[in-house]
Amino acid sequence: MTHAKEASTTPRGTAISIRDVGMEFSRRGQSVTALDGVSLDIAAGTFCSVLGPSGCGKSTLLSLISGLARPTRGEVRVGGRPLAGPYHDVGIVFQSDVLLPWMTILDNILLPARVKKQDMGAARARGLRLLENVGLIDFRDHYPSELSGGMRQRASICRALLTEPSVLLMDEPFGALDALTREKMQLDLNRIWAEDAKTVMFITHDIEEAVALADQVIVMGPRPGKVIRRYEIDFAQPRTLGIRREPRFQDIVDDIRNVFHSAGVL
Ligand SMILES: Nc1ncnc2c1ncn2[C@@H]1O[C@H](COP(=O)(O)OP(=O)(O)OP(=O)(O)O)[C@@H](O)[C@H]1O
Repeated sequence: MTHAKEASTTPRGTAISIRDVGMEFSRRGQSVTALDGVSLDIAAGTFCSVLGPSGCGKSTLLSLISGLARPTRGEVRVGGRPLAGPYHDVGIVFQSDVLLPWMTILDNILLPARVKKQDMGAARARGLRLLENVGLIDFRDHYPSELSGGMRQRASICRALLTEPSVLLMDEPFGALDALTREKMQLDLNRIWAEDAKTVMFITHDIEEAVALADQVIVMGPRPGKVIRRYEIDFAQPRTLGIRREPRFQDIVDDIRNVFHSAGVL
């Protein structure tokens, strides 16, 4: 069985499909091509990491999948339908937590349900379950300023998952965390994801993190961003710390590093 290959097929139903997407921004008479002919598929319930140099359009790609922005060319489909705008069935986690400082952790987590006018009893039960799951149950009545960066990011993940979205978009969620906290968060995220397999798109600059978590790694080249390599990572899910010690894990990491080197990124 191959463990890393340039894959050409998607084995399961496709949750996110991007076809020949281009994105151009115009500002003060100047135009910037952020994405140029990006195509990729993410199978339902799988975890996709996206790696690429700064400015190659990773966040732009994520905003297109969220429906918050429209591509200047090409098509983005989520759940089989072409996106025409923002939709509810998605959770988003950014690098800095966007918790409201005047609300307790639990109230912050319940916010999406309140906004969507959902049954607050059921939402509260789910919120408490999520907090329990990430070890924050004893902090439910604390305010964000009373928590560490890692704890706040954990709370942000709970908030993104509260309404049970089928798609979770994560833009460098662990980028601001120290190395140890980051490793713990990776394991936590992998465990939470494995419990009810959302379709995840996870942006990171960290090659090892990308490989450790994902079923598929997309490598983008320098701006204008396009996909320059795709890997299927078939280590069993959920992942353990041990896979990083496996030679074939390092082989994949080295291969990606070489791809960046050839593209002039490293
Ligand atoms: N709203 C905007 N208006 C004008 N240009 C933009 C806008 N958003 C992004 N860009 C440009 O598009 C390009 C891609 O930006 P983007 O933030 O998607 O890259 P990125 O890969 O996420 O970068 P990083 O890794 O540094 O976060 C950059 O040149 C950026 O300046």
